[in-house]
Amino acid sequence: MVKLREPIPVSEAINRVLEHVMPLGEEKVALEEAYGRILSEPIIATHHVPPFNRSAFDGYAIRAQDSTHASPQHPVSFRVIGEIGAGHVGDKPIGENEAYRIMTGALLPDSADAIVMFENTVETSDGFRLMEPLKSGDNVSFKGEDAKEGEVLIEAGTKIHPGTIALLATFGYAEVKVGKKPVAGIVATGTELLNVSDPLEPGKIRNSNGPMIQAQLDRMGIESKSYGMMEDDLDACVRIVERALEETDFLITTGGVSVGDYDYLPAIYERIGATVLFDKVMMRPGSVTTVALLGDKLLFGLSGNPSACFTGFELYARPAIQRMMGSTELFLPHMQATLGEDFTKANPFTRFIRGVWEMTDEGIIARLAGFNKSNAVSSIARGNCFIVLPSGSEGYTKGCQVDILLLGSEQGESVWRL
Ligand SMILES: Nc1nc2c(c(=O)[nH]1)N[C@H]1C(S)=C(S)[C@@H](COP(=O)(O)OP(=O)(O)OC[C@H]3O[C@@H](n4cnc5c(N)ncnc54)[C@H](O)[C@@H]3O)O[C@H]1N2
Ligand code: MOO
Ligand SMILES: [Mg+2]
Repeated sequence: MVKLREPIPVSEAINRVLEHVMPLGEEKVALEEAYGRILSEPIIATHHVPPFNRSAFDGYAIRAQDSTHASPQHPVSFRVIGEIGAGHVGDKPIGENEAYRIMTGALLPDSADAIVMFENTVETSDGFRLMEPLKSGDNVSFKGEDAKEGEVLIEAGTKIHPGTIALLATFGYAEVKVGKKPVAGIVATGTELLNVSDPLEPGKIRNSNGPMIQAQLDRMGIESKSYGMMEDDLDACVRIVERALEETDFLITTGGVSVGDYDYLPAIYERIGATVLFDKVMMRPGSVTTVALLGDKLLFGLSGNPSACFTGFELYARPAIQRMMGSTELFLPHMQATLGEDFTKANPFTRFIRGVWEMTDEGIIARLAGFNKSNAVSSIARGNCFIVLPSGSEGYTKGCQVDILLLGSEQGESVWRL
């Protein structure tokens, strides 16, 4: 007789996982290695940005007060006393109706307080004429206008992206303190599995979950070790799982978590003495997703069905990995969309449907990404989001407002629409 499993809500399952996850600590990496890592200290401005008043345009630095009476009828003449390229410093203060030629980014010379663009002047033998008045500060990029010394600009726990790299470089961080990254172990289970390069045989399929999980980890910047594919043989499976746990920080398996004769994961957890945190979740696909704990190492027992496997990773492994790395942003970003088609299947459990969202004239529309059963692989490839349909409904109709969880950032648009 199969033991009945007690399903728990998704939010509770996530909490049960996160209760057992701690950040792995911090390390220093070179700035060039920091992309994609999690900051473990805030970025605090060590100086004003910009660090000095500078010209925002190529033109002339003047005293605005000298231009007060300039007009097309009564242009005011200025005499140029020198030139300042970016990186250079003007050595004399400018006097009445004097100007420096100055380039974008160059330090403003003493007593200059405005820049006039070349285009707004008429050249003369010793300088230029100006046809309109300037105000003090015109076309100047002010010291500290972007960031003030001492300001906290980015909090610890934030993922480093190219903009963050620019900021770190601005403040001279040749090295950055970031969260340590875990190493993941991956094991695909199933006697039916073939390697990617094997020809198909009756009753067999290629292992798509293993490479998919590796890519899901890659997308998060996480290194993984693959322990290949295990035949459904309990002793052999136990040995591989024990070895993988010794060599990695957490383990992801796929397949073998349900109640079939060869679904050995429950027996493996028992043999190695792991505590099962849950083995049934009120979600579709992936209701049999199981997470267990041995010491401080998590074992994510993802379903063998590809859509369920993919979903289990994003819902449970992802936030745990984010926390291990010290991130404070554990979950997939979400937003609201209008359901673009009916989904009339009853919803005993919350559904995470592989969907495609796009911005249209009617707002954000989310449609199904195609064949949407738990065993689907095609819709994972086409989807760019999960459409979340909470349980307890007889289905959802086109036009409903739904939550969607956004996946990755690989997708783009084929046409510029703005
Ligand atoms: N009597 C019951 N049977 C099943 C239940 C249940 O509650 N009672 N749950 C069903 C649901 S829902 C799911 S989901 C699956 C979960 O199965 P397992 O996690 O035990 O996975 P397997 O049985 O090993 O495989 C399921 C399916 O996925 C294919 N698979 C497995 N590994 C891979 C891989 N690496 N790449 C691609 N495809 C893979 C496998 O061949 C099977 O077709 O159980 C239901 N049954
Ligand atoms: O766990 Mo299964 O994927 O619910 O369909
Ligand atoms: Mg099974």
